[in-house]
Amino acid sequence: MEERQYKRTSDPLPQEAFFQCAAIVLPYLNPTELASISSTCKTLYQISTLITSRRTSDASGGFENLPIPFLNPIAADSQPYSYFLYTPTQTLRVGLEFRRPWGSDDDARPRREAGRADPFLFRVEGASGCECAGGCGDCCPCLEPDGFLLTRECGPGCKCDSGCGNRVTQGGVRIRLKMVKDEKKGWGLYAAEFIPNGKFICEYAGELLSTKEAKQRQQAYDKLPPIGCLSPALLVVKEHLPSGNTCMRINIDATRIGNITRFINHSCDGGNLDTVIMRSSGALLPRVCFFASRDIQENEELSFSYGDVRLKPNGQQCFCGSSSCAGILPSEHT
Ligand SMILES: C[S@@+](CC[C@H](N)C(=O)[O-])C[C@H]1O[C@@H](n2cnc3c(N)ncnc32)[C@H](O)[C@@H]1O
Repeated sequence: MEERQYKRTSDPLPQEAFFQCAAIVLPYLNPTELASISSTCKTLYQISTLITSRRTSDASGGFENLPIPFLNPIAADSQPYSYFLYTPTQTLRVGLEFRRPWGSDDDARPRREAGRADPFLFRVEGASGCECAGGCGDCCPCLEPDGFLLTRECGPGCKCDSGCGNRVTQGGVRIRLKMVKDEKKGWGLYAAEFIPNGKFICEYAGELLSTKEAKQRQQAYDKLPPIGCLSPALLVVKEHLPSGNTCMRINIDATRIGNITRFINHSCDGGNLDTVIMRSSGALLPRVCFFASRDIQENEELSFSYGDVRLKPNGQQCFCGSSSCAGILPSEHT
């Protein structure tokens, strides 16, 4: 028995086993690591190339209903942006060293088949929503439009199920989108089909932070070089009372874990998206969702206003190209 064990460990690894191990390990690497390992031998180069092409074909890595490809008209051989982990829903703080494979041959299909993750992080125990039988119609008490926009949906406290028509923001991306790289703004999210006014685009998913943590992170992000590996995507949404005082603040950081909305660039004219604070019956926390604020043509870039430039006058240069461009990007500094 001892002799057989000795023989096994001293055997050279067959090439097949090496190939299999590399295919398991390499999807955990970021583009810089992948590029450096791919230069060491032909086999690793081939596996890295395959992983990169799978990543390029779907920025969501199989977490959304439809693939969202990376297209780079500037450099055809460039790497997709993969310095973040994909989450289709809100999540709590993640550790710095948290890694997940992306680009292996079997990650996308099982994720789609596994179904949609629960969009609600916390529920209100005992909360009751609607009791509509046979689907929610116009009389559903959860429907509470704020002008043209819906700001309330059915939720975990309701009797209706996930097929209810008053849960449009809970099923993930249902329109064709793509990621396109711009020389000055970096990656951006684009419509890959016509999107009518009012259509739900996607939830802003990422780490939910306390205001103290958000301020600390924003200070750290402000020190990053404008063109570096990591592009910051910390969104702060505030709700105001009629008096103008802030009554609620949501901090969502999609820098290290987020979804495709982390790629939406800023436009000084407000862009073509509405940011909606969506509440659901029985859900403790609201979610931030994007809707088309007008008809959006195929190949048009999706954008919204990051905020008021007066908050931070020495921000990064803005290249939104709108007639009302203030010349600098807004950045939260309070
Ligand atoms: C939330 S990320 C958006 C995605 C980013 N373009 C990327 O490649 O990852 C925010 C960053 O995008 C860039 N950006 C967004 N809007 C821009 C604009 N109008 N002009 C210049 N850069 C912009 C800035 O570098 C900003 O820090």
